[in-house]
Amino acid sequence: MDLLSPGIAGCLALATVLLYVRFVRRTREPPLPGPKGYPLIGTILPRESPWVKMTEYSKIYGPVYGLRILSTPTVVISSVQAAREILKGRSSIYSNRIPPKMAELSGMDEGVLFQTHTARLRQGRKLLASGLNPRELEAYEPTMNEAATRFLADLIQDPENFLSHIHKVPTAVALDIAYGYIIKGHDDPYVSRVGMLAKYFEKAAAFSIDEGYTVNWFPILSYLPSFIPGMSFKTTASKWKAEISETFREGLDRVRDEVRRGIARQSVLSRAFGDDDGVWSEDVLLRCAPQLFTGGSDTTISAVSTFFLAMTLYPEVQVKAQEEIDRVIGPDRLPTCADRESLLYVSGVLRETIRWHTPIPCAYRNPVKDDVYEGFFIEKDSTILVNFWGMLQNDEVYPEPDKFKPERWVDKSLHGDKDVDPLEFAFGFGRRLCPGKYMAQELVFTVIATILATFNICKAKDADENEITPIAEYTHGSIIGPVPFKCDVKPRSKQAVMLVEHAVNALS
Ligand code: HEM
Repeated sequence: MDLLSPGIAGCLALATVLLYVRFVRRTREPPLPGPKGYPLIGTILPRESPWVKMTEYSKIYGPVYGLRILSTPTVVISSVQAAREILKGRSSIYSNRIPPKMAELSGMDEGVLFQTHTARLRQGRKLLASGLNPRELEAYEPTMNEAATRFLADLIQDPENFLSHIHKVPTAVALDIAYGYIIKGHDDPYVSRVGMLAKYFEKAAAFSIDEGYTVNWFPILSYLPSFIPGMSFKTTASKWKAEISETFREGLDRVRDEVRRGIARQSVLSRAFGDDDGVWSEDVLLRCAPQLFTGGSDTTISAVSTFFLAMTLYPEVQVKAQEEIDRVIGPDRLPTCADRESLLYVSGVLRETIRWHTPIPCAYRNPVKDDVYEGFFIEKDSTILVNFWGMLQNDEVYPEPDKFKPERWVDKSLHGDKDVDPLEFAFGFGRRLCPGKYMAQELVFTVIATILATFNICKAKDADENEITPIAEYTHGSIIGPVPFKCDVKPRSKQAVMLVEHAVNALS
């Protein structure tokens, strides 16, 4: 002991106390119950649709349980009430989302989705809200109606490629809200570029073994030199980063120029440029406005594709929805989202579309400090998996959850019920709640209502005239969507075709 200087001895004593405090804190409260897993690797969740297994575990271990994936302590929340209590009630702890390494390397952590700096996140979300709040959205109703009408026209021209036409719908609306940019024709180059960026975001954020990057699971790989085999993700990340910056910059500079020349359409950015200097940082404008299309594209496409699948598999639902539209709206105009209140059954179709195969079955957060939940310990920086799939497929709340049944929503008192209505929680909780929640609902409603008014969707037939029944099979990324399937999309009548043509002519 006499060999230790008082300084070193002091440091050791302090370290011992700190370790003790941490140890005592960690062991005083037990870890959450959950599957034991294997030594070192922990619990192996299936590569495909892990949320199904997560939901099965929740029946054994409860709505909040713990497991370890490799060395990462993980908490799975599968009930709406617990998610609200933790993510909203303790939002100062649970509002952080550490970016996946690939997203960070590609510079995608500077927008909203993977933002870790509180002040920047607040500014970015404020910027998005300036175009996406229900009141602001009213100004974009004509844009949504126009995108839906153009989609109907595409379906008349080329019904077989219905899945690829869907892509243009959210992009057209998002570009108008963010930049006041109106898509030029079918092959607008800016649209294909932003479509590509949305794909990059989706790929960089994926944690699945098949679709994601290994570096997301082993961030340490990012420190290895680029010449080592298997490091090609670094080149991909640099390429994406450059492409993202260039496309975002082009959008921002275009609006700035239009504002200077006094020809800018109303948009999130044109309004921001009108605010006093210093209100918005240039970087927030550059990086956050595009989250309108990077966040809004694949999610909306997924929901509309699910609607097509549901109509193919549940023809009786389509008949009932069409009867309602014929009765309430009649044959002389297309429905709009202003009709939502009076189209109760169609609103049920929207709710079931979001519930049956929700576009984001699982999201994640990372607590910024240690916490205790119902007597169990939750470690700082652990991964919190928000199991939306489990919440929306809960058979105690939704009997026969795998069935598409808009009848669940005929009882209007359930609309807006915070524990039951999917529109109340499938868009997330607390400070990281989806900023596009209202736009998504209004746009998806407008699209499905106008399709139901003018088209019949039914099973396609093979060469021998046998009906092809698609399987409800989904992709496995962080945003899921139906695996491409065939269906027959036909106008309901000549009058329906004329109605669409008339609506298209009124646009141009
Ligand atoms: C049916 C369509 C949609 C669904 C189901 C959906 C769902 C979600 C969910 C579950 C989250 C995570 C929330 C959380 O962590 O609590 C989220 C985040 C987000 N969504 Fe959506 N979304 C949809 C459409 C949109 C649209 C149209 C936009 C933009 C116009 C958008 C932009 C975003 C952004 C930027 C975030 C990140 C927010 C943050 O981290 O603070 N989403 N969305």
